[in-house]
Amino acid sequence: MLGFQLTSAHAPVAHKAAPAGAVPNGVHKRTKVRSKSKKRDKDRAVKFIAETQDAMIQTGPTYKLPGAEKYIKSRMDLPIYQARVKLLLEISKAPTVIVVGETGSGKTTQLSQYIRDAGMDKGKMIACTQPRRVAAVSVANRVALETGCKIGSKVGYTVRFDDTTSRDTALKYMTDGMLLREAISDPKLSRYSVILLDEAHERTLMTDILFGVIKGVQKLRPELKVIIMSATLDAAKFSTYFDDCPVLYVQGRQYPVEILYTIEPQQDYVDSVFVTVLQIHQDEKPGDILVFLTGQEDIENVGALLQDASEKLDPKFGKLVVRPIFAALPPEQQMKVFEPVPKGSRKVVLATNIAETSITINGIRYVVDTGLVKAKTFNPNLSVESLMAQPVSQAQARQRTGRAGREAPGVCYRLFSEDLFRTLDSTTTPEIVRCNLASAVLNMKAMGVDDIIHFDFLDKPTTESLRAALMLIFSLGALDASGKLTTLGRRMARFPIEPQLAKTLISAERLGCVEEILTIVSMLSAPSIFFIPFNKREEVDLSVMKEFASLYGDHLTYLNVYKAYRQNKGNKTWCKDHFINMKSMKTVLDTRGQLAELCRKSNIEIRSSSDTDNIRKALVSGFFYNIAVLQDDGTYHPVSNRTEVALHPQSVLKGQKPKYVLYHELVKTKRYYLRVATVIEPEWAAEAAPTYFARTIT
Ligand SMILES: Nc1ncnc2c1ncn2[C@@H]1O[C@H](COP(=O)(O)OP(=O)(O)OP(=O)(O)O)[C@@H](O)[C@H]1O
Repeated sequence: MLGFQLTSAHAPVAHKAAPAGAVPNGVHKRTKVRSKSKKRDKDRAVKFIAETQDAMIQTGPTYKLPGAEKYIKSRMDLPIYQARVKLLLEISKAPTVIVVGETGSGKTTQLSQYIRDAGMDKGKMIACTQPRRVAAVSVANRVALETGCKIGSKVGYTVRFDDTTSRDTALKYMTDGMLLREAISDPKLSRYSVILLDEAHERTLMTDILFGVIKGVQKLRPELKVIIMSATLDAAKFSTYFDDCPVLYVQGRQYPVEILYTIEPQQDYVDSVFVTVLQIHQDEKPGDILVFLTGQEDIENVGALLQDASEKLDPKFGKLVVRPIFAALPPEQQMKVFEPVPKGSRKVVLATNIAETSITINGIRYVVDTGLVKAKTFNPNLSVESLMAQPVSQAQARQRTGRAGREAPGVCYRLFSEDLFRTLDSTTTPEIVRCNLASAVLNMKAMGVDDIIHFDFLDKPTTESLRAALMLIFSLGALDASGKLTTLGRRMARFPIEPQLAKTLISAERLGCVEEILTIVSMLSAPSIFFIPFNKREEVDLSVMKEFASLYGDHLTYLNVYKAYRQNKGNKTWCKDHFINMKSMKTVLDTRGQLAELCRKSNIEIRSSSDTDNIRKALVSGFFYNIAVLQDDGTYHPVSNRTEVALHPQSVLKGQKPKYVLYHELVKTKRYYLRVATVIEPEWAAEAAPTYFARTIT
């Protein structure tokens, strides 16, 4: 059989190497912590750790656990190991420190262990936050292995709707959002002695709010240690914000990563990815490939192309095994990227920026970076969120490069030119200045932050977006006229879901339909319910229309899907035949169980009603902001603004075009779409929010 040939439509992608030192650290060095890793030192240190206790680091407790020994050597090979004593000394001297170290140097997995082994945890928990759940879970698993314990005992993780920690847990990896939620019930974060805020450069909304909240907690508890970590942050800016705290640099990376740029700009990045992956597969040494793309659609496209090409390849090259990872993929499927593939084949992980920071995927030697990311932006005036592809920042590109070189030397193929790299923003625009802040503002109010406008933000959000968030939660009844949290607002903040969903759930009690709303809310919170193979989109649409569609719209269609799933006891064949994603449904069941538990704790009576009016009225009580009216020209206008919008192509209402619809969200892709829509009566809106509609509908 002939080897795969690149056709003229698939011209080879030419790359050139970056000159040495092309990726500078870019930050001013204040405290240098040098690392060396010499075999002699290592052997001596292994002996030393096994037999004695370091005066600074009482390494005994974790290193001696059965199973932990086999990781001792690899842990000691990490650049951070040589720096540990100096780091701990500096940390012991200052309430807050910033640790900057190359990707893969060992910050996330090691520093929390050193702190614990040195007894600096003082019997309380150590938290290490991550912006993404996949990172929190995978890093906790790794640290559990290194310390020879089961996940959930000494080491655990807490992410939304999944908490593996126990009374024994001393090292807790968690998403930034979960630590923020804990601050609502425990404003002094009194269970923790040390908090590590990892990947601070990502500037997620939750991490940014944590910065201010934790600064506030340190005023009440000066003994609380805070460590800000990243490979690529603007250290000077962070240091100034944290009262001129010291910046510690861990030098060195374990393995080199060669960076290659394309000579020419690439017109079609999907094609360039396809060609580059095949070039690597046919020309380079064994090793898995990690590709950064913008979203599910790209990933499915490239995945299908590569699968197809793999079938046609000369068998001497071995198969390509494609593993996707993106946010809407259920967590268990995301975790498949970490699994090994059959011997002789090569794994190609197709990822969004979800795999950009913190994680180590075994076997990755090559990174292919399109230089693009889909980023959310929120327009507070239109209340519309858009998700558009845009160039990454230099910091993001470096993080992507850093996913290689973790277990062996690597190569990063940047599908853009070096000149273009130089024009990229050096850091990522913080989410707080481009996102919907409603949930964050409600949480901050629940934490007792009354004056949101004057909160100590690292970067201040715009006044319009703060005002829009405050207006929304005020209209929902969560704030009183003086801006204080009401009893309803306090109840809403107990639920880790958007304020509109929380209000819907609480209103459902009065309407006797909490069972149904619990289901709908859980379905809306889960990643895509339908597993839609690339070439079967139309077929799925038809099957959904026929079997589950409700005349009232998408929310009630979701309810029908859930009921049918339960009736069929989640049967595998039934799910497959109906394109239902089993893993997503499992997530729905878990989420539903946890929300039901929170309802019980909040004394919300869980009753069932078959009255679809009541279910839709409950939705209106939370989503009256999201109502759109059909216009004579066949388009819709949301009542909160006059933008021209359309029902989403996947809505069951798209052929029906009812006069008034409520929608879950307004998204902008190629145009403005109403996603997840339901038919409503206009008088319900006026009943649910008389003040708002007295002003809005004229
Ligand atoms: N799951 C894993 N399997 C194999 N090796 C791992 C795993 N997790 C971590 N490592 C090893 O530990 C090293 C340090 O990882 P760690 O996440 O602590 O680094 P880091 O400095 O926090 O990196 P980053 O800035 O990229 O988050 C990796 O480079 C890798 O060699």
